[in-house]
Amino acid sequence: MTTKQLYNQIQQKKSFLCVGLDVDLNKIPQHLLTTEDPIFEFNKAIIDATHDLCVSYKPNTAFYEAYGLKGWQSLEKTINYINENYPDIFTIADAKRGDIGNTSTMYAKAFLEDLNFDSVTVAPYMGKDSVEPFLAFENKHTILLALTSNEGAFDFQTQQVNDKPMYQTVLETSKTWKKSENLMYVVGATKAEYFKEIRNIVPDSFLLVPGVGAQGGSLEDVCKFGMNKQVGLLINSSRGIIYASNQKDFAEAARNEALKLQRAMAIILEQN
Ligand SMILES: O=c1ccn([C@@H]2O[C@H](COP(=O)(O)O)[C@@H](O)[C@H]2O)c(=O)[nH]1
Repeated sequence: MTTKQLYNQIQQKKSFLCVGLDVDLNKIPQHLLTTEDPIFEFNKAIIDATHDLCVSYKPNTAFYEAYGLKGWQSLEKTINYINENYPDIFTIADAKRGDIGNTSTMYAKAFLEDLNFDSVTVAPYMGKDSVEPFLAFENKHTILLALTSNEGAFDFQTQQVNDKPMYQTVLETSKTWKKSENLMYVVGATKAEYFKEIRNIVPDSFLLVPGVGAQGGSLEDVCKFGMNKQVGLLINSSRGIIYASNQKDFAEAARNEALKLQRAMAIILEQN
């Protein structure tokens, strides 16, 4: 998917919401546990209930890898279900990969070719040759961790290296890499005060913004400094949407939470 197609979808749906599919078997409704594939049944119901309110789905692969082969099969069924039924939706494999070049090529193939996600999250720590193999895939996107939503972001990412915070070096240096037009960046909603500076460095890039909802980030604060002419934001909420209820009404409850965010986004889009 191109970023233009993503922007068209944002305009049509008046939404830049990304729903996180982080499925924990201890948190999903009991009645699903007797089905053959509880993770997929849960995802399918959430997707069917929210697809018109969001522009993106983001399964975090940890929640699938934790269940071994069955978990990986549930991930595969989930991405196939989205691609077959809602092909306009931008899909993100939140896998946070990155390794020496030939290994990164295999990671990229797994997520962008075999599973056919539109994008994958990648850690920048190993540098250019660890990221460029992901960037080589046509019409696919590499979402580089820039400034993450967690407290540990202050351990390295904001530390001064050569007179500037390391996350700024990540943004600036990554722009010089081959096929850097396929880059997007992760910036946490809990770091709203940094968005102005980040937009000075990457004015046109899409930013994936986790941390609204369960982590307490503010949609309004992020949008104030983070939006660009093409909106340029994908705001993720996972637990705040998918675990709104653990009863039979879970999909309806998830829809209601997604609707609250979509309505707030529609107002912000009208004002900009
Ligand atoms: O900086 C980051 C990068 C990734 N994440 C991931 O996003 C979701 C957030 O889930 P919530 O339940 O809405 O808090 C989850 O998959 C994280 O691993 C992040 O939170 N921060």
